[in-house]
Amino acid sequence: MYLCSGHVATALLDTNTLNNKETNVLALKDIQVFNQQEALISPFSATIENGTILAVMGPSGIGKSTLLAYLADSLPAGMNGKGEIWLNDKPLNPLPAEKRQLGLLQQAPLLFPHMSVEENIRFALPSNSPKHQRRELTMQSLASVGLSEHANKLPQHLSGGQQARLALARTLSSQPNALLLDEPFSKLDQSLRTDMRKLVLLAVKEHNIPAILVTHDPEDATAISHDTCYLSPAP
Ligand SMILES: Nc1ncnc2c1ncn2[C@@H]1O[C@H](COP(=O)(O)OP(=O)(O)OP(=O)(O)O)[C@@H](O)[C@H]1O
Repeated sequence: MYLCSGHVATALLDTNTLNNKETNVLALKDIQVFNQQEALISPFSATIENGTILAVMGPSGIGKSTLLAYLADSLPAGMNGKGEIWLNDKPLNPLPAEKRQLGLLQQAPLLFPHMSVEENIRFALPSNSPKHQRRELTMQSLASVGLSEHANKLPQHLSGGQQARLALARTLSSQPNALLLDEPFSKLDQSLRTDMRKLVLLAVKEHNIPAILVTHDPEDATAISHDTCYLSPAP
């Protein structure tokens, strides 16, 4: 079994840790993912504390996106996963995607093209957020990513960098328990990439949630992650 190195993994994964009600972590134990035929990665375990980012790296096709989909309970048909997923003191495995509430942000921002920037955010707010606060929450969210002036535009009228920021804001608006970031910077040029890294790190700290960042770029890992897991292929 592979254990991530570094301080994020120090409080690791014995039964006491997993059952400790004071522990604020996303804990992964013996996680493995499979395609239709075979295991893709060797089992690995990691803990990610609130407000910190674990970078996950590995060769193309090893199963990084599949890993995030397994955690979010959104695996494509025929793909599979196993291993324990704990959030604080709660096992997530029995819960469906909507109850896990893990914010999955993918490489190509998934935005509703027919909705304005503001509506894209508003739509993502939790259904129980009070009606009278919805506009304020939406505008706060847009301000946090510098998009206040673009509230009425359609996403297609935003630049690539602005679309990436909107997608981040939308994911955060759903008040996720953790962030799962699948190469969110890969389509951005160097200066936009630097800005987005800062925004992601700030968001993770402000929302005080754990995050997993799948990336090919070692600079992403060194710039904002607190630990790095290198996935290895299943033997
Ligand atoms: N929807 C799908 N249907 C069938 N097989 C899939 C599907 N998605 C991924 N796979 C297979 O699962 C394996 C892992 O794919 P995955 O996208 O998770 O790798 P990755 O490490 O994220 O790759 P990359 O770094 O290139 O994005 C690959 O062999 C791929 O062919």
